Amino acid sequence: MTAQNRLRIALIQMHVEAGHPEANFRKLETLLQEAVSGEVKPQLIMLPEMWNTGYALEEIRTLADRNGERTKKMLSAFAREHGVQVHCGSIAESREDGVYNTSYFFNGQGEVEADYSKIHLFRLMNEEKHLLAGNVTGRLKVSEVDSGMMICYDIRFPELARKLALEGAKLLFVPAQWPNPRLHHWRTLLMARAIENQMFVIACNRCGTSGTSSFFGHSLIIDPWGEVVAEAGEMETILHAEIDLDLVDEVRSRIPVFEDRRPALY
Ligand SMILES: NC(=O)CCC(=O)C(=O)O
Repeated sequence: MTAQNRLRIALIQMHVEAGHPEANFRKLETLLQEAVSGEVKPQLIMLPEMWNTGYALEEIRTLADRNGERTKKMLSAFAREHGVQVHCGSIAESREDGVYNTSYFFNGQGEVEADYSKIHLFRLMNEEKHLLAGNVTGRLKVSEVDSGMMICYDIRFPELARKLALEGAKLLFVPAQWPNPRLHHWRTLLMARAIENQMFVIACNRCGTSGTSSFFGHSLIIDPWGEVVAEAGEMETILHAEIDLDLVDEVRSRIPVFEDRRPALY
C-alpha cells in the first residue's frame, strides 16, 4: 500500500455558540492550529455544520456570512499556509436572495474546489422558515478521489447517497448539528450509507448545548465495510484517523453490489 492511497483526516468536533460568530471564529482559529500542531499532520480537516452562527435562525439574515467571504478568507489562508485540504463543514451564508446552509471545500493551495448548499431543509429545527434550499448535488475531488457532499438531514435520503456513488463517489462527507435524542438514528443512517454504497463516510457533528438542544458529538469515520475507523465521544475534541482509500475498490469487487443492481425493476 502506497502513502498516496492513504488519507489522514482530522475532524474538529466543536461546541458552537449560537448567535455569536465572533466567538465561533475565534474558537475555530485555536482548534485549527491545534489540529496541525501534532506530530502527524492531517491532509484534510473537516468542521461541523453551521459552526459560524449555530441555529440562531431568527437573526440569521444579519448573522450569516455574506457570500461566505469571511469564511473563505480565513480557511483559504489556513489551507494555503499549511498545505492542507479543508472541508468547511457548513456555514450560514447570505446571498442576494436569502440565507443558505453552505459547504465549501478548499484544496491545499487554498482554492475553493467545490461548494454545496443543503438541499433538504430540516423542519424539526425550522430550517425551511429561514433558509433557502440548494438545488444542486455536491461533488468534489479529494486527493484525486471522487467524493460527495451532504449536510446533516440529507443522510435520511438514501437516493442522494446512491446517486453520488453511481457518479463515482468513494468518500461521502457529512457535517452536522445532530442533536439528542437521535444518536441511534445518526449512527445507523451513517453506517447504512457506508455499507449500501460501499464508501467511506466521514461525518463531523458538533457538541455542547444551545438553548434547549444538546448535541452528542460522536463524529464518525466509517469504512466501506461499515466498520468504525474512529468515533469521538460527547466532548469537544479533534478526532484524527487515517483511511486506506484502496479499501473502496476491494469491497466493491468482493460484493459487486453496483454490478448486481436491477434498476429496471425498481
Ligand atoms: N441539522 C440537521 O439537519 C439535523 C438533522 C436531524 O437531527 C435529524 O434527525 O435528521
